Amino acid sequence: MDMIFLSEVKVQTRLGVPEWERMVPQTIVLDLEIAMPHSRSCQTDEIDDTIDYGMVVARIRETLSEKSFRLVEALAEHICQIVLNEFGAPWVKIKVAKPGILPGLKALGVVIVRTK
Ligand SMILES: Nc1nc2c(c(=O)[nH]1)N=C([C@H](O)[C@@H](O)CO)CN2
Repeated sequence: MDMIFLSEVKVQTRLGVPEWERMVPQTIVLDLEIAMPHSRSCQTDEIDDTIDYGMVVARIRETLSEKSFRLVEALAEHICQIVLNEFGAPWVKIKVAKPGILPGLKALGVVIVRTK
């Protein structure tokens, strides 16, 4: 299966269990692997035959600028459902990392995988 990957996508969003944490946007870091429904674009060389990764990044930035989540799990699920339902991907894996939250750790977060 052919995949698009997006590596270390930095996004501003409001996220956190305590209410004070959700009052101000913070930077989170996303890694995605997105399976493509077919490999037609490899033959046709046409953007319309694939998932436009620029459009995916723009959509993620748009939704995360509008929404607020308590848990990284819920944020990860929201992005997965957009990729599956709006971009027609059959499979998606996302890692959501919150950097600098706990002392002694670079980042923490979740990895989830969803299929259509
Ligand atoms: N499994 C999770 N545990 C925790 C989360 C989370 O999103 N998923 N979030 C927090 C807090 O928001 C913390 O990151 C900062 O106060 C704690 N545990």
